[in-house]
Amino acid sequence: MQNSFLGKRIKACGYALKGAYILIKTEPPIQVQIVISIIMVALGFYFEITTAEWIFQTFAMGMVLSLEAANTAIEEIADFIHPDFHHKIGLIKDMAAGAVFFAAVTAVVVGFIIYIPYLF
Ligand SMILES: Nc1ncnc2c1ncn2[C@@H]1O[C@H](COP(=O)(O)OP(=O)(O)OP(=O)(O)O)[C@@H](O)[C@H]1O
Repeated sequence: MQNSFLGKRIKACGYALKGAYILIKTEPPIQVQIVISIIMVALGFYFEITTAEWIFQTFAMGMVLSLEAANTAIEEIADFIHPDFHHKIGLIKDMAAGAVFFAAVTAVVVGFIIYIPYLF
């Protein structure tokens, strides 16, 4: 079982859960995203948004959280392979942050499209 296909997949899920736990416990940007996600879920229940709107909102929240996590991992790799200042490390970190920015802007647009009709 330990080295079977299923055993390896279960182990991989364990490592992924450990990673998610570390991110939630130690990374302020992830904590902020989780608080925002909780607020968005509460708003979804408050305004009784449709199933389709729940799907888009859930995707938007998942996308931002996932990219924030990947950005954190990239920052960790960058600091590990080159702890000193280097313009290439700065460029790599800025690009990774840019990926989060794209996702965040998309999520904000999705949020406006969903909630503006409920507000006005
Ligand atoms: N080693 C480095 N060499 C060059 N520029 C760096 C270096 N480390 C950070 N920077 C610059 O500073 C910015 C912030 O980097 P930092 O690692 O502090 O990330 P952060 O956005 O503050 O994330 P966090 O708060 O999660 O640590 C980078 O986007 C980059 O422009």
